[in-house]
Amino acid sequence: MTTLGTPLSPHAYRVLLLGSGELGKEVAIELQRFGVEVIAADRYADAPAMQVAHRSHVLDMLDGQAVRALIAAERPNLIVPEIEAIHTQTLVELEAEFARSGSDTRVIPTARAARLTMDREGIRRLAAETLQLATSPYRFVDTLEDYRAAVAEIGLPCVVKPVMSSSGKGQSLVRGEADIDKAWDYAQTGGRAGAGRVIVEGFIDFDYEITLLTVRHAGGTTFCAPIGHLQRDGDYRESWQPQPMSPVALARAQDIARAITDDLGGFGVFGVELFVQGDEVWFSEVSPRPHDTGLVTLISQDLSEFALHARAILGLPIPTIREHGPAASCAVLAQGHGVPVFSGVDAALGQIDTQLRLFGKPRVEGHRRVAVTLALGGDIDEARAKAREAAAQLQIELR
Ligand SMILES: Nc1ncnc2c1ncn2[C@@H]1O[C@H](COP(=O)(O)OP(=O)(O)OP(=O)(O)O)[C@@H](O)[C@H]1O
Ligand SMILES: NCC(=O)N[C@@H]1O[C@H](COP(=O)([O-])[O-])[C@@H](O)[C@H]1O
Ligand SMILES: [Mg+2]
Repeated sequence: MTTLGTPLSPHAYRVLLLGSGELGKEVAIELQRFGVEVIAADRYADAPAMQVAHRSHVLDMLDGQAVRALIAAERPNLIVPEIEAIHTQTLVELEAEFARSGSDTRVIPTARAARLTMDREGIRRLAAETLQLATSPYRFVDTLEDYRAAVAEIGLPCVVKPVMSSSGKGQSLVRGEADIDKAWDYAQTGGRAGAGRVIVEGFIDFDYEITLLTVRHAGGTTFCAPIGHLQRDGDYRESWQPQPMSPVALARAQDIARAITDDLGGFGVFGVELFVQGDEVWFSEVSPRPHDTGLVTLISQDLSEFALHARAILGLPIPTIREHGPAASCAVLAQGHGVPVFSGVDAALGQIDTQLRLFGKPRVEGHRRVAVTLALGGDIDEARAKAREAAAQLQIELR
């Protein structure tokens, strides 16, 4: 049974978010609605979730000692990873210490899930080698020489990614010989945690790709309708729900999602990324937390993936999820240097069944996702067109 207290009192139920981006901001808002005391942490000040939390901390989350000191100081009931780039070995050690000392503090969904998914190698070997799920062919390499050999073995085209990265950072599609060494250099400089190990993946020529949001909660496992999405440079640009699928492909997708999330365990939302060609389904990767392509659920469902995450991690029931019909999201990226200032917001919201989230990210250096538009439509094409149109109405000046 879940007992919830009053924030900022000795009876507070405290949740520590490790990572405070746009996804954590929506989770924080949902937790606030249950009177949870929300503590937001990230590597920089004024991150989106910090702006809706009770308090915040700025630290290097890849520094194990810093993560340990923060958790000792805050003594949260739940530790909720929001990004991959965390010193997850420290979470594994802390989880064992909590169990030994009888503390009820938990890592969401589990410290092992956070550790395995922070690094592409952990989750890929679990999925392909232990659980025998279909994946692209792959090699892990540490040197340029081994990398060239791996590309030769896997064949072209192939996809090259740092083992620790997300949102396409450091990722390249290698089409021809001329791309090979460039992709290595980009993987060494573009990841979230500096140079290091790289995965070379065979290219899957899928018909479409989906995120299957899978919720592990006190009452069992619930799947959301599949979310289709469009990626550019390894980063999501548009998502829509429901993605039409053959019954066989959907059943296979759910089987894969259940196998991987049962193994990872714990409570919460998982974003299971899958490639589909006809009735064939390949596992790509999984986020043990809400997924960026799942932003569409802010408009498509009565309980968004963020509301579902809040309920699941608090041990609350999820008797059903109501769907509002064809829906889409369109990511808004800013390019340049400075503080974003938005105009055209009124035009963006002029159509019926259209919504907008401005994330409040304090600065842009290079390019950064700063907002998302959301729309409902008579069908998927109409919903996508409305979301794209709303995004096109927004003008972003960087001051
Ligand atoms: N082996 C592959 N074959 C075909 N396409 C691929 C392959 N690997 C990645 N992609 C494409 O690149 C996209 C991003 O890849 P991936 O999800 O591994 O990167 P990521 O950096 O973890 O992204 P995110 O953090 O946004 O999920 C995929 O959604 C897919 O469109
Ligand atoms: N694909 C993962 C993803 O979308 N993660 C989301 O982006 C934030 C980082 O954004 P930033 O790079 O702009 O700081 C993360 O904190 C999370 O909310
Ligand atoms: Mg991905």
